[in-house]
Amino acid sequence: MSTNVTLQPFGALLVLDAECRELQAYSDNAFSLLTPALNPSGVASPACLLGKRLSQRVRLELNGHQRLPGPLAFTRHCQGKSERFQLFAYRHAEHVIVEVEPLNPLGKRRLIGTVNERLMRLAEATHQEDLLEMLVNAIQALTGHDRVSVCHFDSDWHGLVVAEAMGGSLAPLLGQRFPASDFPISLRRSYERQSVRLIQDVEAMPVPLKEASGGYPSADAAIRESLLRAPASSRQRYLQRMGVRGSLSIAMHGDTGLWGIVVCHSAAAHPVPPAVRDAVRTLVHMATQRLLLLRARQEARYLQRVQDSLGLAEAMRDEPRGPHALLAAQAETWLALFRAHGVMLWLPDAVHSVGHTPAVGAIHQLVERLNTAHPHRGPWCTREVSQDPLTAQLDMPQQSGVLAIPLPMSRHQRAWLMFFRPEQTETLYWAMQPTSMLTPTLSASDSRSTAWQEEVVGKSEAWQRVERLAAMDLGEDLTLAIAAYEISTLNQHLEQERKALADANQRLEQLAHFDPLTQVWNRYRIEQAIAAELVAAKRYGTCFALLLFDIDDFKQINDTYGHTLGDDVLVSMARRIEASLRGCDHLGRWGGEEFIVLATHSELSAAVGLAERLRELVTMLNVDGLDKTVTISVGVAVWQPEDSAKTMVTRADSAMYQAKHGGRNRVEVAR
Ligand SMILES: Nc1nc2c(ncn2[C@@H]2O[C@H](COP(=O)(O)OP(=O)(O)OP(=O)(O)O)[C@@H](O)[C@H]2O)c(=O)[nH]1
Repeated sequence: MSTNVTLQPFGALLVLDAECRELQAYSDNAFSLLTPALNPSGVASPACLLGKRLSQRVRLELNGHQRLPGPLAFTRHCQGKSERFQLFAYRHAEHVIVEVEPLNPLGKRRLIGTVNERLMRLAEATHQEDLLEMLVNAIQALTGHDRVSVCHFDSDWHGLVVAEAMGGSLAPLLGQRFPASDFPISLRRSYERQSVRLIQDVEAMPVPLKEASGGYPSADAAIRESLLRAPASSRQRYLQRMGVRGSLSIAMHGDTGLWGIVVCHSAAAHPVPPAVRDAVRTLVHMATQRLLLLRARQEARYLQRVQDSLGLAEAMRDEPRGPHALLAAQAETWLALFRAHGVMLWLPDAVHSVGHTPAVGAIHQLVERLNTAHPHRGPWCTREVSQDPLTAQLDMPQQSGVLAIPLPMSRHQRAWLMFFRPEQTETLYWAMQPTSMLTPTLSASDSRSTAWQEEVVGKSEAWQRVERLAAMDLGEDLTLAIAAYEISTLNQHLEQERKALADANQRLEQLAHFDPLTQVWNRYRIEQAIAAELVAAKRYGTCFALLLFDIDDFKQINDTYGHTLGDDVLVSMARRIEASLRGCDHLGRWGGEEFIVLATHSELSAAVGLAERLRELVTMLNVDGLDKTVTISVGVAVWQPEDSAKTMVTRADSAMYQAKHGGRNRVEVAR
């Protein structure tokens, strides 16, 4: 009894039980291919189709394994002729699937040599374009298909033909696109299970799968991975529509999924011997590895360039620059690296931008929306500002693409680095009509006369994964740089404040202890000194004296020469007296034109001597604009054990008044 499953006729397929003892189903051509002499209606066992020894070997080699380690070759002798076959077996659920293909006499040794040479060349390729070019040429030389193309998928699963080798009558496809609908998910999944799909002849009559006596209910699933499965009728029609009869395709698996497919097409039926097919698979596998390596290197170089562009981690520590200066210095490099026409640094308290950027109002709105809708640390981007829900309502003329990177400034605040790209109108050539196309135009004059042409507007160039990664790196460095700058600014402020505080303290000290006019000690300070001296005198009996003096007829000086000159007299006198004192004696202004000299370690005679010396000194004062002699009257009080500051000053004051009454310009000693 036949199942609904059909197979391609270029080989035979057997379905065995898990023990490989029982034949459950077989392709209708299995008997004619393997045992032309045997009547299929006879006993149906693996041994009668494969021979006892071979079926035993399959059973032994598959024992405990999912699939055979490699194909088994064997020879069949029939009616005086001998024919070579290749067998491959693998498990599926409770069954074992055996695929048998005839081996044509192609010199395997020559093939290995050719393949090795091509492999070496692929391994040396340094550019993606060269690599793919070598790959399609190598495959075309091996299989002889009319057209060998590499179709690369974009992020929307549209395919673009990026390399091609032509050898026959089919039309070239290089540069054309295939819509994502041509690669439905089921098709992509099947490439994940089985990376090679061979259709030797689309027109070939498919061979039915027949149930053996035991019956076999789940044939569909079992042959899903089989090389021999017949193409679905939709696939058949698709290939026919492209004028293709023979097809071989091999998946190129990238690190994040299907990178692309190598597609070999021929206008006529095109058998591909198993050895050639395996060689092609090896070449594609090798080229894919090389491709990934080249791309990884390219991405690493790009990331390094972005890192270098900032390179400020170190520089920053020596000479931190503010966000504005940073952007001004780096913008040109960044715009080139990110192929953008505007860059903006949005900080909570300022916005810095270079190039074509939206108005600040629109950016504030965008930042607000991003902060709500995009709380993660990763970058956010769009290449279609007018269509993206976050930007559609914002006034952002000149922009089609935005890449925004959050910069964590603190736990609750983020800054944003944003790059802007303009619209990039692009003409896409579709090999098949894409379902997304709104206004297809069939361009008859074009050499790709069968291609559908689509004008893409309103979109910017796409933001590549590596660009988004690089932007993240940049964002991290920038966050560091801004933080370093803020810290250095804060330190500067702190230093300035510390200095201002020290100055203020010094001023305060000056005000608290010094007379602002004469710069000698003020009354408060001299009182402190007298008090300290009294303590010392009481404790150690060290004698000291107070000399209280007052300028004679000072009112007259003021009245005659004016207050300013009066001030000059006070200042000159104070300086002169202070300069003449011992280091341990102190001069202070007691009030108005009265001064006190605190003479430490002084007995009466020394104190009187000092008073006389000062009195004389004052008479020698020369003050500009004053044409009379300045004199002072001095009252001297020498410490007595019962003295307080008050009594000493009072006594000195009395003595001074005595001197005034005695005719001025004299020294009197207090009793
Ligand atoms: N220019 C100036 N004058 C001052 C200052 N402090 C006090 N005076 C003046 O000093 C004068 C003191 O005058 P009086 O107390 O009458 O004493 P006198 O004129 O010096 O006379 P005798 O002390 O009796 O010799 C007053 O006119 C005050 O205004 C000051 O800082 N600058």
